[in-house]
Amino acid sequence: MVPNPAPTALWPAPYAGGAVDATVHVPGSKSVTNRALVLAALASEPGWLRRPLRSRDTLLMAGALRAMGVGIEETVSSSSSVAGGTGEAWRVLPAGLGGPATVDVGNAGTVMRFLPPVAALADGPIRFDGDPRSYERPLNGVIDALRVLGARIDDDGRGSLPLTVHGGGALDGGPVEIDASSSSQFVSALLLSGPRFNQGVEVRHTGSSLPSLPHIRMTVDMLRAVGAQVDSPESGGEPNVWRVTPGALLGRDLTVEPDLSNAQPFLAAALVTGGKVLIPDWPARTTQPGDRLREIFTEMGGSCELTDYGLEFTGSGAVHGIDVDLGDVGELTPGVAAVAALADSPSTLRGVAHLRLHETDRLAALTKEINELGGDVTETADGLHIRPRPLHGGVFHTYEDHRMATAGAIIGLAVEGVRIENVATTAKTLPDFPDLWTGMLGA
Ligand SMILES: O=C(O)C1=C[C@@H](OP(=O)(O)O)[C@@H](O)[C@H](O)C1
Ligand SMILES: C=C(OP(=O)(O)O)C(=O)O
Repeated sequence: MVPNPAPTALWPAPYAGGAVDATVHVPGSKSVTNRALVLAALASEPGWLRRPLRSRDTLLMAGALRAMGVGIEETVSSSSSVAGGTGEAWRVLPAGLGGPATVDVGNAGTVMRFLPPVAALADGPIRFDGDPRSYERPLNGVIDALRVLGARIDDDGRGSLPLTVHGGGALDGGPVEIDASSSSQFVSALLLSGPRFNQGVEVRHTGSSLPSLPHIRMTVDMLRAVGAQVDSPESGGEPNVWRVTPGALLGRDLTVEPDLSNAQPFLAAALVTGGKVLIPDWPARTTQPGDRLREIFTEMGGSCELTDYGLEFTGSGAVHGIDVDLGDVGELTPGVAAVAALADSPSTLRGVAHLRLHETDRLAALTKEINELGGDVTETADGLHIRPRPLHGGVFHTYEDHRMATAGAIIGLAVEGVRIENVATTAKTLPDFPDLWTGMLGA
């Protein structure tokens, strides 16, 4: 079990009082770590993950794979002669997948969506359960598709958790149509296990829109890196269609990139205080949506320089509003909204209706919490209008959403007396957040 940390006392968000100047080492990417774990578990030989993210979502993923029979050995290396350098490394030893087993998904979208297809390949029943919020998050695209591809699944008919996948040791696979407008993770889930389906998989998205395309590109890139053959719209294929050929996957030695979405609050700190923050190891090329921050936060008033060492982001002292479609990079919305609430002009954030079904209803939560501090935010059909007003201190509720906690911390840098309820919820993807934040401020 990887517990959802119990709410703690109110955390006084540090007020900056001046320009920050810091180097922040951001831990590994959640999205890369959890894809790498799944691909390594499905490979035909052992593999390594170096600098994996150790957080609630990734420990839930590792625990679930172990429950199905996969070996995951956690090692810490102090020798820089080891490839990938010093730090933590996980060795993944694939094995025949089997049940009975129970998987706790917590509130991790990656675990609840990526693992039912893996369970369909296991021999025996795999039961999936999670936090109360996980029952409300959409899973119908994965459940319906797996049934079309040959899986037997018992659920309560609502298209969500809890459920049991009765794995038969193999899955036919083949073509399937899904509506992934509520989550790109439906597509990623089917592609990740696709090489192990007897006929591979052809996923055709039929919905009106598709969020988080960079995350689907991440899936395709990582599949190719372990030897899978994938046709995608970007590689000249049909729009909205992905094809994965059946075949064995290689065990690789992968060093996980820093989580660029978790770098967001630190870059925001440079922006809102007119300071400077350096994030070492920012990749020169990446599919992570957080890379869009270079452009978004530059438009909002900062400037950045990407060097061999990392990304240096500098605030100018001015923070501007922005009109931006965040559909591709929805997980950046809470942090952009927090900065927008401190800007010198209004903002419109668009293309993120699906955030209503994330960790919490993020559009409602951001509106309520910023307005409780004196802000002027309204929800639109697909996003937020934010008209900056002088804010005052108060309690910022997080709704068990890690990105609400970090959004509140950004506001707290510029507004005295902000207290974050349950900052421990950042453990979902960044357990070190409070320490990294106070460290950045030199406290
Ligand atoms: O595949 C992934 O790793 C993710 C995809 C996105 O999900 P949605 O498409 O459901 O927004 C993103 O918001 C989430 O944080 C991580
Ligand atoms: C939406 C998010 O997470 P999940 O993987 O649970 O969907 C997120 O991290 O912002």
